[in-house]
Amino acid sequence: MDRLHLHSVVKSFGNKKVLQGAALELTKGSVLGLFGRNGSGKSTLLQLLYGSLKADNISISIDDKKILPSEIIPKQLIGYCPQHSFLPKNLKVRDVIPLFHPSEEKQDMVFYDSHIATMTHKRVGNLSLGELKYFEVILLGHLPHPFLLLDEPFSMVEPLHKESLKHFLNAKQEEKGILITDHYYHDVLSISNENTVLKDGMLHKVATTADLQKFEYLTG
Ligand SMILES: Nc1ncnc2c1ncn2[C@@H]1O[C@H](COP(=O)(O)OP(=O)(O)OP(=O)(O)O)[C@@H](O)[C@H]1O
Repeated sequence: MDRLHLHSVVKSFGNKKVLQGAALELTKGSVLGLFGRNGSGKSTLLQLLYGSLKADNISISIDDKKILPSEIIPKQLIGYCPQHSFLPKNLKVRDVIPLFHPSEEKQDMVFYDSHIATMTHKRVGNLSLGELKYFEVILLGHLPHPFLLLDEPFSMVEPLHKESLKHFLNAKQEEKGILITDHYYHDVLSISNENTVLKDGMLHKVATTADLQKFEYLTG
């Protein structure tokens, strides 16, 4: 599965129109940076695409085959790392890994990641916010989904671990299409090869920081 096409995304909360026909393409081998101001609808868009939130209207196809949002999770088409933690707080890191990865080979890849190896004895609830985010991204990144959505993967992650995450995502893009949204825009731009900005409910392709200024995400 190489190419995901999302279009005609419409979503309102009450009278507030958040998405008004947004469209994007996510392709294997690429990292797509998604930008937009606070409240512009980025997290909403990811939840609609993942199928955990119901859209007013949405059209998804993978390799030109139409997909229903309700098929995304059961068919394991998309991995999604939400903004807020989703792991059970009372379990130790070493006990969470096998829940996500039945194969010993994959378990070892996560377990022996140099940063995760130092936290395997800790309970999830006792991890720092940066440790937790790092663990979640590596844990989900090793799953076999052909597409991966990351909502603020760099949030609270210290610079050394952030560089490791970027190397990891660069390597993973060979086998996946990866979408990243994060206000650490320098970090996103350093690994993305395509970028888009969400403004007034629509997505607009951007290439440079000047474009991000044009769409009023950055000041000029
Ligand atoms: N369940 C909900 N009920 C009502 N309004 C909601 C709900 N979820 C989101 N919204 C509203 O939709 C808008 C978009 O929210 P969203 O979280 O998608 O923005 P965002 O671009 O991810 O913002 P940020 O950069 O701050 O994370 C906001 O105005 C938010 O208040």
